[in-house]
Amino acid sequence: MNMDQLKRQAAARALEEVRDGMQLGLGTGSTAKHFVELLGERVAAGLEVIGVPTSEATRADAERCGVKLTTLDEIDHLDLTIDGADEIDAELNLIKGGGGALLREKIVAAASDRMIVIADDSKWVPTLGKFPLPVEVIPFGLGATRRAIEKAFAECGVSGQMAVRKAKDGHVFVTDGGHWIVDAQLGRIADPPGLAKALSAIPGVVEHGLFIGLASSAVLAGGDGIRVIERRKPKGDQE
Ligand SMILES: O=C(CO)[C@H](O)[C@H](O)COP(=O)(O)O
Repeated sequence: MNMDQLKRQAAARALEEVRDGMQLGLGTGSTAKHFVELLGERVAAGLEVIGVPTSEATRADAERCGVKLTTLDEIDHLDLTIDGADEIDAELNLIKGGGGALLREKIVAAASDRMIVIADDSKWVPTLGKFPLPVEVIPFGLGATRRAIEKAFAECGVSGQMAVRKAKDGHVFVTDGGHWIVDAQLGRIADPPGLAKALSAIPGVVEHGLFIGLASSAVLAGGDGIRVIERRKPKGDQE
């Protein structure tokens, strides 16, 4: 089975958790896209749900698949968010943002009672950090923000090259919110909650790709089948 088939399997397993009437957060990326497509098939067969997309790309996919959409201004909470991840550790801390949608993804995950992360099992890691950590920044004052980020890294015992993300056409990648992303090659993040806190305190940082205490469970599809890992601590508990 290839990686794309594994992603679709994880998406299909998460779909089993969806019930009639649910308000859903819809993630971004190739795995989340499988989920939206499979959800669309269930909607065509009569399932009643409404979704909040985490990116303009997911909005377009959901519309194409016939999934009804709303916003977090129109509803007051989400029952369940299903989203992919770039790395997942045993505490269900995540690195997200490979697709550049981390800001909306975090807003949606935080507004959701539960978040299920879906992935092929290559995303399961002993320690976060091999995948470059995305940090979404305001373009104004980028030099100062980068220096503050470097200082936060040093205080948290990590270091590595930083690069402003480029789109395929070579221009700076601009997020749905109009911001830029700095990708940091840290290799190993020993204390993800500590680093998350330090980055959140920097004025020019809009958001970062460390998702701490947000995922309720992870559905990992691999050659040996599907594994579901449940979070041991309640949502939002970062200790
Ligand atoms: O965080 C994300 C987008 O911002 C994605 O969920 C993450 O990059 C995983 O993507 P894929 O499912 O394509 O591997």
